[in-house]
Amino acid sequence: MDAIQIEQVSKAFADTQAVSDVSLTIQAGELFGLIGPDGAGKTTLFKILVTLLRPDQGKAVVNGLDVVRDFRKLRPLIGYMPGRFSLYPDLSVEENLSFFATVFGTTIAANYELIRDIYGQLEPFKNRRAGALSGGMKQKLALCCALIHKPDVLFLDEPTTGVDAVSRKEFWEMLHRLNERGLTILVSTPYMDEAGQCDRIALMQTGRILAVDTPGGVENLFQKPLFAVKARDTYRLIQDLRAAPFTETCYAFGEYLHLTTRPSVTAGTIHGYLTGKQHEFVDIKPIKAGIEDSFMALMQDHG
Ligand SMILES: Nc1ncnc2c1ncn2[C@@H]1O[C@H](COP(=O)(O)OP(=O)(O)OP(=O)(O)O)[C@@H](O)[C@H]1O
Repeated sequence: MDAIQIEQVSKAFADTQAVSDVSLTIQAGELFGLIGPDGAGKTTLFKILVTLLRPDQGKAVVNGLDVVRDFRKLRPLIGYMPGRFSLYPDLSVEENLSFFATVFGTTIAANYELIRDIYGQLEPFKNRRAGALSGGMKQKLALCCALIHKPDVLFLDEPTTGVDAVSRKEFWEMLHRLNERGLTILVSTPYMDEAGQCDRIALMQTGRILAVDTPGGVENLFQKPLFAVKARDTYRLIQDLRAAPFTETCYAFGEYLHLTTRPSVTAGTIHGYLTGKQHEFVDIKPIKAGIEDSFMALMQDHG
């Protein structure tokens, strides 16, 4: 069964086309990631799906209900964690959760089972003002608030932005546990390393979907020779590689540069070229493309 069907949805703000002719289907039970840089249109698409914005064109159906026509029936069936924290900073942890439960006509006790794992970590601080929590704890509380009415579909807009690495890891573990219980989850992130946690991902840029596939499928879209290259003088290395006759693209990826070349170029060719330019400590290895490499290539193809 499809949990979310998006058909040719567009939305503009004055001259900015935030979402442009997006079509996408997400199956019930999927953990689906919407990956894209700031300004790609992720938040706008989320707001349309959670009935907070009307699309200019197209149609979206969540859990069998039209997001425009059936918004009242749909709202109790979905959970939404907006990008910026939706908590009331002057209310305590427990008061925030009770508030969200009451809005949906339920109680913390009625659905405690679903949030037990997550809320258990917050309970020692239940009387603390939400505004005084750490980023990771705010994020857990916001997730509890989005879950407290037991939704069928959960929308999480950049839930890990600005959260430390340990909390990010824990957060993804929580999402997997919720997903195993049958919850459909649509999560957006600007972090490519989180894409691999999802069943399928859509890559989004300037309002358009560039690709939809499993993380492995997205990696396999990259078909060109790819090398990781390092040398003592990185600044000169990037300049020389970008000027090389065999180079297609060259980007910095951590301590290495990722170099895409014309077909049939070997590590030996690159090495010869770089030693000819007096580079020292040259290290070149052919590598398999990651999601970020595929995304960069797709972004370049789409100008
Ligand atoms: N209410 C608005 N009024 C005017 N422009 C808007 C509005 N909301 C979004 N935009 C513009 O639409 C585009 C898409 O924004 P959106 O917030 O959907 O992207 P995003 O992928 O969620 O990125 P971010 O992480 O920066 O929020 C951006 O160019 C943004 O400036």
